[in-house]
Amino acid sequence: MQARLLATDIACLRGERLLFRKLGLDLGPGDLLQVRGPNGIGKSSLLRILAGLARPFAGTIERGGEIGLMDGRHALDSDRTLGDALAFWARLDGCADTAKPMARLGIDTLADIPTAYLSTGQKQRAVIARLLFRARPIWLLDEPFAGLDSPSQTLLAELVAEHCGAGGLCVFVSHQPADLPARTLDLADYAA
Ligand SMILES: Nc1ncnc2c1ncn2[C@@H]1O[C@H](COP(=O)(O)OP(=O)(O)OP(=O)(O)O)[C@@H](O)[C@H]1O
Repeated sequence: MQARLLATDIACLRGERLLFRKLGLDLGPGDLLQVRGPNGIGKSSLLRILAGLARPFAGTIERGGEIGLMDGRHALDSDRTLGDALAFWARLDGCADTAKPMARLGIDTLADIPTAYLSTGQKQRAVIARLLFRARPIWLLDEPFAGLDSPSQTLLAELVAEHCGAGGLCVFVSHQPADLPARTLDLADYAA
């Protein structure tokens, strides 16, 4: 996996407000970056810009590799069972076998449960399982540890370490310290 994410002189405007400016990133295979900063500083906005879902007010982004985005929107069809909802994603992702990722996340026993009945942490684990459906070099994770119990947090940290060990890169937003050897970017340093 050859991951690359290059952001140059990024500025972010939300509504009428310039949130941050002159932000640069140069990440490659194995790089792991935690984005921190107070509520409302623009962390989620930065991830959406890096993902290509929002346009920067200024600056450029170059991406080498497909993006795996986890942004708190579960997008699990509430009319389906978890197994069916994940099978739908698997078809989109070209993943032939969902059993292994589901077992890794401990959600294989929940396949027959309607997604509407799942707990917050169970839904979160389903979203993480989807990250494993397809090798996507660039992981962008917004508060990925939120709502997870302690063993699931440990597992997620392992998955991120494996991803980076395999040549992927990961940018994650988290208020809490993560048990990962991540560099830190404090968005307050770029506040406009
Ligand atoms: N589409 C939008 N239009 C206008 N303003 C927006 C939009 N989306 C976000 N904002 C504003 O931009 C600011 C930054 O929001 P963002 O969600 O990026 O912050 P954050 O650092 O991730 O916050 P938190 O720690 O609370 O999750 C907030 O003031 C928010 O209200």
